[in-house]
Amino acid sequence: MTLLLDEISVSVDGTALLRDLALTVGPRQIVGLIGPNGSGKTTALRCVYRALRPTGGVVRIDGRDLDRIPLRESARMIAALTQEGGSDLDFTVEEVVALGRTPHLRGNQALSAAERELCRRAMAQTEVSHLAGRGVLSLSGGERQRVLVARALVQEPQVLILDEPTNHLDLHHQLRLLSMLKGSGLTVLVTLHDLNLAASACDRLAVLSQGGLVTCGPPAEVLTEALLRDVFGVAASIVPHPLTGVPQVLYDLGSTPAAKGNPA
Ligand SMILES: Nc1ncnc2c1ncn2[C@@H]1O[C@H](COP(=O)(O)OP(=O)(O)OP(=O)(O)O)[C@@H](O)[C@H]1O
Repeated sequence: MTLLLDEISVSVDGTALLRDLALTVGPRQIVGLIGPNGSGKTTALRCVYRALRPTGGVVRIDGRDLDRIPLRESARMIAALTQEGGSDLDFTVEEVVALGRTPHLRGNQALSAAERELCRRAMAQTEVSHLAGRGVLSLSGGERQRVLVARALVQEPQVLILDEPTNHLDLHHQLRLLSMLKGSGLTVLVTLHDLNLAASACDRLAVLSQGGLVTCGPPAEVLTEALLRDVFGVAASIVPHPLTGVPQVLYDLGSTPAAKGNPA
């Protein structure tokens, strides 16, 4: 499935949060949205998972205007792991994961045996099986995040939207999640702050700054010392990973300007 952000813009009260963002994520591709805080990454994702309607441009799924696709149908195609995801209700882990099947069910229809098996597999994949009977409100941040990943997986989407999915995850689970995404065969649009993970996981990186697209391309072309300096205000060295050749960013705290007022 191809996801196209066709020159989308978002304005709120006359302020442009996103300007003419054009981005394509092809079938089985992972595109990483990177950029400083407030650059518009979440705003762009919200337009895709329909929490926000762009004020200009169109989001297309396989050429179809997302706005014209019935909500129930788009909910079967697109799963989102959001920053505001989760519930304030103390459902069990098992129940939260099962909620991922909602767009596929009619009324109060119970899950089939195959769907229950799907839930079990997703919980095993995200290593939360041992938490199945626990209330989600009692979980740690990382455990809760993994439950929400399992919920997104049981939705069996073709497009997966993830907003900083590695938040709260320890290193093992960060790498496990990103390698699972790489092998998923899904169309994936993901925001990440960790540029080294983004370079390792993504086919292309799209860099946002102040609501506009700065550049988009393979990590080796996008991640340059000039870009880190100009967009992120960071002095860093880029070196190829010794095994994979993927660009990796090495930071030097001494070369990065300290915030005004900090004793430098
Ligand atoms: N409803 C709103 N009204 C006004 N401003 C908003 C609204 N929603 C978002 N913004 C602003 O739009 C800008 C982009 O926000 P967004 O959440 O998309 O940034 P982001 O790139 O995801 O940032 P972060 O890396 O901090 O998560 C921010 O300056 C934010 O304060």
